[in-house]
Amino acid sequence: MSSTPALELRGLTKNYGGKLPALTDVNLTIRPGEIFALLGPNGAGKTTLIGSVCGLVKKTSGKILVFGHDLDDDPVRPRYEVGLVPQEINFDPFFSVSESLYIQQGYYGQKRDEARVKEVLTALNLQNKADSLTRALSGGMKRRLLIAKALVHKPRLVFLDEPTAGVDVELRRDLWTYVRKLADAGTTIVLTTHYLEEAEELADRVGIINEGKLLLVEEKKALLRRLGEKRLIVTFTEPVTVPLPEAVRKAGATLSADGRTLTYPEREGCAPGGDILRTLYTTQGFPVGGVETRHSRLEDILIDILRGKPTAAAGAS
Ligand SMILES: Nc1ncnc2c1ncn2[C@@H]1O[C@H](COP(=O)(O)OP(=O)(O)OP(=O)(O)O)[C@@H](O)[C@H]1O
Repeated sequence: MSSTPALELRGLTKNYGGKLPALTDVNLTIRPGEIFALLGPNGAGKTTLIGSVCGLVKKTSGKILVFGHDLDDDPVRPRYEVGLVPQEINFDPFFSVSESLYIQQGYYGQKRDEARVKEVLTALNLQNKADSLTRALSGGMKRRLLIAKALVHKPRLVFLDEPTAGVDVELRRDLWTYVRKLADAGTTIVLTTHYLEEAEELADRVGIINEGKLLLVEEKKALLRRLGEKRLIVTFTEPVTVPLPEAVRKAGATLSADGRTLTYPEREGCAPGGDILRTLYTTQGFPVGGVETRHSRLEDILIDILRGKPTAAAGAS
């Protein structure tokens, strides 16, 4: 596989004219073949970033390179390599499913390719709907058609902007399987989602954006290892009324207000949870009833970062 980045953003800035720019000096390199999840709250700038690459938003300044081609030199051809599954469903209701895909092929400078349309419809389980009008599709089918439209011209870089918003659990799982298949076949995927389980499931790397600034870019596994926390939760059979043993308190454990639960965040370099438990078992007044460990998830990490908790960040790149 080529080592040319699928996408490079250098100092990308977009100002719609509001108080804050929608994007400020975003530098980001997307590797070919990876699944990259771009995460951030509403209004963070995700759709603006995607729109700038796809030609829907006119950037204010900075450079965008698609597979090494600068969009300032040629704003059209490099974009033939890009597919977009937009957030909002937008079909002409008077075309059939297959007609809408032929139109899409033409839009990307390709000849009508019936075999490809059939292939994409089959992959997305829409083969029986080829002649139906798009307005007659169910919500889930419309979502699948959006993906078919984005893929029919065989793009090498695909943006999925909230691809599973409003779809049921089963379809969501099907779409995840399909996205993984696409990535395995070499397609580069940039995904935005508010559904963090989706990013946790699919992404190789994660970028976190807020108020138009890219705060962090990191391998998902490394991020979960670095900032993820293992928490030991100890429940007591009756409320604890004595103070915590000093060693336990100093290690960072806290007792709930009702005295029934102790929480210990087990971070790297801190006392192992086993030591804390042993102390509790051997100290009077701590009737341990149950013990469980919980691992923090991408969701917890994102919330911490957005709240400005220090991350010793790997930095944005
Ligand atoms: N066409 C526009 N004109 C003016 N301001 C806009 C326009 N589109 C977006 N914005 C503003 O730019 C900022 C970034 O919006 P954007 O849609 O890129 O965020 P987002 O991260 O995709 O949000 P969401 O998760 O809600 O889709 C917001 O403050 C938004 O109000």
